[in-house]
Amino acid sequence: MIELEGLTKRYGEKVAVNNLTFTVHPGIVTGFLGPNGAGKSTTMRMMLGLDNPSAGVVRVDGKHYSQLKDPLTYIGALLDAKAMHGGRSAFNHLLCLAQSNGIPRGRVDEVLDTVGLTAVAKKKAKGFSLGMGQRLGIAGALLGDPEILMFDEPVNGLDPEGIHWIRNLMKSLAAQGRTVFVSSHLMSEMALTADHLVVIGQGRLLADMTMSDFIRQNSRSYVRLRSPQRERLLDVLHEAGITAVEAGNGTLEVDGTSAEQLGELAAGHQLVLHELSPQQASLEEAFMQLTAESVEYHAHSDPAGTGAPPPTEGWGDGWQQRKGA
Ligand SMILES: Nc1ncnc2c1ncn2[C@@H]1O[C@H](COP(=O)(O)OP(=O)(O)OP(=O)(O)O)[C@@H](O)[C@H]1O
Repeated sequence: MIELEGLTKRYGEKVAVNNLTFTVHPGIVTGFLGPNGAGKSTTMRMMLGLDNPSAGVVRVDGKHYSQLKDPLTYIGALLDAKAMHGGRSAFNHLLCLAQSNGIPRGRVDEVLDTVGLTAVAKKKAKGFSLGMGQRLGIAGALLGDPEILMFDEPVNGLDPEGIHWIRNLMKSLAAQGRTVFVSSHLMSEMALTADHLVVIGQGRLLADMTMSDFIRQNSRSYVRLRSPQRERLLDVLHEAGITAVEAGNGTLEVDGTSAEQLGELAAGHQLVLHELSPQQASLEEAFMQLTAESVEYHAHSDPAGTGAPPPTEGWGDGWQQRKGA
């Protein structure tokens, strides 16, 4: 497992990582989320001993990274797919890593095959597309057959087949009992991959919980109802002390009562329902709800520079400032 205790990183006045304490457990995929500049990459770099903490500690299997003998056999990481010698072939890049970590040469062919780069193994990495570079970085992470794997934005640049492949790869690594820690801005992808989430904002821990608890705690869930006998349904709900909100197109939304209870209530009054569907917010909605306060970088939503007022809510402060308000 990976343990962080009071991990802090300051760059001058800027506190990039602020007193983070959490544990990444084996056997599951843990997603690491946060808005731009939240401190995810800085945290991952400290986990790998690439940056020194200003305070606090990180332990990988109970040890500091620098105390690990042949570290690639303990923890494999993809941090930056471009961080490789472009003049080397994929095979030679992996061979150098293997030789400096006591890993047998045969393992290079194995991981090239796993990531689907065997056919281009002799080609120079500088000619690789972003997606091929990601695959090569993932091959490097897998090289030492480590129990702990860490991926920073692994699906960046991958095509749909590649995204599907990495999702299954991470799940299967976790199913083998390994510790898998992955950051991504693609919420829909994270929702399909991660079992547990660690969320940070402005360097601080905002959440450390299961995916389902995270969505439940940070979003509204409700039941949507539609009936050709809408007025009678409203009366029945009212009599039962249940508040329904009209949601347009003849649909009603009910908070705090399960679909089962509503279905039985309707059946008990012989009411026809055309829809009875529990609605749960997406991970993206829950993430935006939780991190709204800690988003540092807001886009201006007036790219044409027309000065037109914002059409919807949710603008940052920038528009008002530009208007001189
Ligand atoms: N070497 C550095 N010197 C000064 N400030 C830095 C340095 N590295 C990171 N920072 C600052 O620390 C903060 C956290 O950056 P970091 O790259 O860790 O965030 P992140 O969550 O990975 O962001 P993103 O999602 O955009 O990749 C940012 O404000 C960044 O500008």
